[in-house]
Amino acid sequence: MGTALIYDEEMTKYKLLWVDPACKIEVPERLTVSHEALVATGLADRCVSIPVREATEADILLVHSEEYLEGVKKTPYMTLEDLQEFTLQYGDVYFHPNIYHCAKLAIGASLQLVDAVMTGKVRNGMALVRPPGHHSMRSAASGFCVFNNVAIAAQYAKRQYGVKRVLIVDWDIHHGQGVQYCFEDDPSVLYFSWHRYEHQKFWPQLRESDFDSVGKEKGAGFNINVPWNKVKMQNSDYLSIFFHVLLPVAYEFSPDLVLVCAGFDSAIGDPEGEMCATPDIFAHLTHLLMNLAGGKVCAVLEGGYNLTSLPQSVCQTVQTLLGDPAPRPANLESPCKSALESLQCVRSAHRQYWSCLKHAADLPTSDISTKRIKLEEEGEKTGEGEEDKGTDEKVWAQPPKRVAPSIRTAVVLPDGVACPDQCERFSSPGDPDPLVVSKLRENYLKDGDDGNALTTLYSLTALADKMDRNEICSGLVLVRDVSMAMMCVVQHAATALSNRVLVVCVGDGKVRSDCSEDGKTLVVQFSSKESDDQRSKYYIPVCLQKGCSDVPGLLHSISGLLLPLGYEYDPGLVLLVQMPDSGICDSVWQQLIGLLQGLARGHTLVLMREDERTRVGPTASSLLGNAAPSLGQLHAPLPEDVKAVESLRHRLKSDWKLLQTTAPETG
Ligand SMILES: NCCCNCCCCCS
Ligand SMILES: [Zn+2]
Repeated sequence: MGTALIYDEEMTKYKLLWVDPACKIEVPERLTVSHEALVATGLADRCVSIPVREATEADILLVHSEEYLEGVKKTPYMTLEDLQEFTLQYGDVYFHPNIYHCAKLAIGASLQLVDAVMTGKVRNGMALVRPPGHHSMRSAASGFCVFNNVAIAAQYAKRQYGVKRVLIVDWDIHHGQGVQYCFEDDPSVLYFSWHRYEHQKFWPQLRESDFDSVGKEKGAGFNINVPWNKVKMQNSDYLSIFFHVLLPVAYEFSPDLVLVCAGFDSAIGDPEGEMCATPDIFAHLTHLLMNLAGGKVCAVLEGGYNLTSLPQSVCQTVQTLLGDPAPRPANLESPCKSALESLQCVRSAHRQYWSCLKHAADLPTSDISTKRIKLEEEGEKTGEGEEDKGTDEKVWAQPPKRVAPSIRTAVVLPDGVACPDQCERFSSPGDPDPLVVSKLRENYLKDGDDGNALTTLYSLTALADKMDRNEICSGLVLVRDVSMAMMCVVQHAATALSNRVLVVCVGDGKVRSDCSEDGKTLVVQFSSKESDDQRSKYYIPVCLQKGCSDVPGLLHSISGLLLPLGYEYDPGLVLLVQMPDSGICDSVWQQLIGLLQGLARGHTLVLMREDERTRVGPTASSLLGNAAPSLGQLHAPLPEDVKAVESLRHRLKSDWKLLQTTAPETG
């Protein structure tokens, strides 16, 4: 299934008609440069183009009041003075004779996207709209927003399609207070937002944007605010929040639909955000959401005011929705102290609502909430002034080209096993290289002349070479001896390949130690066996009480341990090994494959024992980029497993910075 793109140039036909420094950044060019970039890169042509429609009054009244709607309905007939008068009652927003029409199209675009995804016409999609929506409230416009596009889309999905649980991810750099107010007592909508806050100094300067606003009454726990109290946040700060807050909670919530308030003022160069995250980070943020809700992800444009990073970020998002591998998450640094403080505060505030956060640490001693300025005490509104920011123009590298290899998934299967649709059977090219053959024979083949095993091993190394050269994206190989084949690839990678290899081992089984000393290989093994082995920072055994059959435990350790490790290690190849009798169920196996494809430009090489024939189909489906089926609502991971992950993170965080979930102790 494809990716929808919804855009109509009519939404460029309104603009600021008077002088207002607070609103001058919200210009029609935001939409034109974004759409033009999608066309110029060829991405628009790869999408399913779906027309906008005009929202009905019933759609608007799903969220807004009659009196507010009545007021806005009059604006097309207002004089310039009346428009300015009407605007004065709201903050940081402007009206225009055509903005009501465009606001109805922005809602309509969002609803068309929900229709296309919920009816299965497409898998996911993006709506390029203006005016944005996430600041608008039931009876008020705010922050360039007239109607709350995404809030209306959520209510519409529930009413029209009986959707039970909606996850709204708001990665815009401003707090979508309008969305928070709309759903704060509603447990069927989980609203997640990070936003520039600076201890309430940054617009909209609301006390309720802080981490301790967790939702009300039945909605307690279903509102997650992550305040950024400093600017210049980087990719690693954003990813840490996904790994240690959003993903674990999202998997526990198990949404039927994911809506993204896709604002790109959180990207480098934006005058509002003043952050340093690069546009390619949105490829990863999008990818990490794409295995939720069976892949039903609807991204709706919110903010984004730098006309260079905005189109780049939009293209990164759409290219990932289309299924292209993400660029490598190169040289991630440690999250900064302020980000770790916020991370610790959010996890602490939500500890009582989410079992995956049960063992989260207490609030930091230097509790940042005491730094929250008391507006009335200090009497001044020290929000950032309207004067132009220092013109320290930011520069950043063009996002790397993301070329999808001509062959997406190659397979090496025993003769009796059919090649799955859209996969290509792979066999070693030409005659085996005698040198490699002798090495394989002496190292791996016990019983001398096992021709079959030799051919398979040779194909395996040849396949790894093709992936290394980006000629093939991913691979699946069935072998007789999984451990031996794993060692073979690791040895081959260590010598022949130019890249680090992340080995993910699912299930019990001996992994020889010599494969992870030099840093060329990082091995993470999930098993039921306690391993006191602390041999090196490059071998990480994760023990689960009930082994890999325990869905919540395995998922918790994937998002809280494996992903941070994998992103920090940034391998060129991921070797995913399913040991015999691992007990892992297909749906978690598919989630694991899906999530790991965010690494190594999607170069995931899967090894399974040759009798696992029933798993070939589901494995191939995930390697091809199809979304994993939803896991359904998860019960709590075992407390021992949650504690084990916490203690592993604590032990390893000096070596692996993305494992940190708390601010370093001051003192
Ligand atoms: N320096 C301009 C102040 C603008 N404040 C409102 C921002 C609304 C963003 C919507 S994503
Ligand atoms: Zn914004």
